[in-house]
Amino acid sequence: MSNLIFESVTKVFGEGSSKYVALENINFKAESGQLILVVGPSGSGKTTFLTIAGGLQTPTEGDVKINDSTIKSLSEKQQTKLRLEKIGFVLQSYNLVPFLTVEEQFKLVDKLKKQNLTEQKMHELLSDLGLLELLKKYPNQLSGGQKQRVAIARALYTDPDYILADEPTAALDTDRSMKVIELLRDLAHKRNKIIIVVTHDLRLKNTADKVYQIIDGKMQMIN
Ligand SMILES: Nc1ncnc2c1ncn2[C@@H]1O[C@H](COP(=O)(O)OP(=O)(O)OP(=O)(O)O)[C@@H](O)[C@H]1O
Repeated sequence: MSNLIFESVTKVFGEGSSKYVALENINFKAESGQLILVVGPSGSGKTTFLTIAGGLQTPTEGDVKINDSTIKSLSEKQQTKLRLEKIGFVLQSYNLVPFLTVEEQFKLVDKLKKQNLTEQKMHELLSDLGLLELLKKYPNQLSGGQKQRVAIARALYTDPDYILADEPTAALDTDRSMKVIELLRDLAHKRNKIIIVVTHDLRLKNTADKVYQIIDGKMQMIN
């Protein structure tokens, strides 16, 4: 059973007159098997929340715990290992390498990380995501929804416990958005992952196990 906990997390950028409180006293908890949505308007602090959850930024005050250990108490090396092995990021820009085929995108991850899915599990995942017939294609031959599914598959390739997704449906129409979010929900439920999706897309609200809202850096559970 994995968990991710924010305890009174505040994030401040800048100092003096340019001081900006991006997150204020955030308390949050996610557990395995949950799809959690974090909604809020542009500039409310969603990306800041996600990057702190993934250990890419540190809080100014408060603690973030992953499986009950405080991220900041880990060494630099342990933090890097945690990010590489336990966390999969899905970014809005897909981050696909343009000159590599879908299949080669995974091989690139192979070079960077050690612990990967078995071939059989990978085949299952690609089949679930409808990607088997796209393995030889390049990113510019894929639709937005297909690119998003490749980015999700790549994030899952190392079998992380946590998937952190930033606006994964931003470029998609309602139908495709629903498919991507249902897929993430299935992954959370069937593979027992913690999946956190930040979005301004309120169409997705009813699909999640829990919904939090951030407004002006303040977070509350709304569903
Ligand atoms: N490195 C930084 N330095 C200074 N201010 C920052 C920094 N990163 C974010 N901010 C500010 O913090 C606020 C929250 O930004 P954040 O990117 O988390 O919002 P968001 O909800 O993800 O917005 P969007 O939906 O537009 O991506 C914004 O006002 C932003 O300008």
